[in-house]
Amino acid sequence: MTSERRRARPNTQSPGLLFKTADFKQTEGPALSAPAKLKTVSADAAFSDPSRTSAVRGATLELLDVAYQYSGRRGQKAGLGPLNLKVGAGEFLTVVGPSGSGKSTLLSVLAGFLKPQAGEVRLAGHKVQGPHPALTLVQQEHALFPWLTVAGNVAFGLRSQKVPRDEQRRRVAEALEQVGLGDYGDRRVHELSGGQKQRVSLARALATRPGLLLLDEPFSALDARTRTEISEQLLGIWRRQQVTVVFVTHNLEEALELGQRVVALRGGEVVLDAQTAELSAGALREVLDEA
Ligand SMILES: Nc1ncnc2c1ncn2[C@@H]1O[C@H](COP(=O)(O)OP(=O)(O)OP(=O)(O)O)[C@@H](O)[C@H]1O
Repeated sequence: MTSERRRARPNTQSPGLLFKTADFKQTEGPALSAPAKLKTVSADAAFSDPSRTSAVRGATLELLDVAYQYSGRRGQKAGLGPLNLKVGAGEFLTVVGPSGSGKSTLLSVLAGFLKPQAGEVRLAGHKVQGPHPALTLVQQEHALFPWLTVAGNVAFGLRSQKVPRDEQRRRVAEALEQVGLGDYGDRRVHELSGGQKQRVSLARALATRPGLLLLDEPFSALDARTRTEISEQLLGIWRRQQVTVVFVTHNLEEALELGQRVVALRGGEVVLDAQTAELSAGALREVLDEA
């Protein structure tokens, strides 16, 4: 982590922090359902009405005593929690942990794709009942449509949300530019490298202007140089758009490099929650080994 990069981070403690949550629906993961029956509170009524989610300020994402368990074939249980976690507006949180520690489950619960058996997820104080337009999950498998061009893939979610054509074109161009693929709109997916596909996947998420970006090892297949390049682009996007990011990774150095705060999971439980500025990779490794 360079001191320059740390300095460049926005002050997320600022009470004046404003970011736009999605005007449009997400493109990753299962089809969206409207955030049905969300509690309507006048201060944040936009969250109860998916057509009015364009100006929600300071959306905090919280897990309150959340537990999610998969049922194993022999009756054994595995999953997540019970755990409590609060992700502040505009925060860049990284999540680490060994394989099977619950990282992907955590993201799926946060995204509303898995409904916890206990506790609840709250977005801006409102219970999340299912996938929400403000929450965009980018998973490891980037699942691009091979029959569409790069631009077509990025526009996919916008089309299904009936965003006007001109606005679609503008957003697609902007998102591709943001990930360094400004000239790739007309290309076919099969013409792209793995790293370029991951960028397209990120662009597809960015085009929806999410309030919260949930990233599940999005750069796992990349070589070190490309990973650094895309990480820099992601940090730039985070700084400019002040989107809240929850970023899952196996890579402890990456977790410390990118995040302001890191949460370590083991056996579905939080074993460490700390500011990255106060941690070394060695100390983080030690905590995970000991836990
Ligand atoms: N669909 C499923 N059915 C049953 N058990 C599951 C299922 N998905 C995950 N699990 C179990 O839940 C636990 C947490 O899995 P999860 O995928 O969240 O871990 P992870 O930390 O993301 O792992 P990895 O780093 O390998 O992706 C593991 O014990 C896993 O075997």
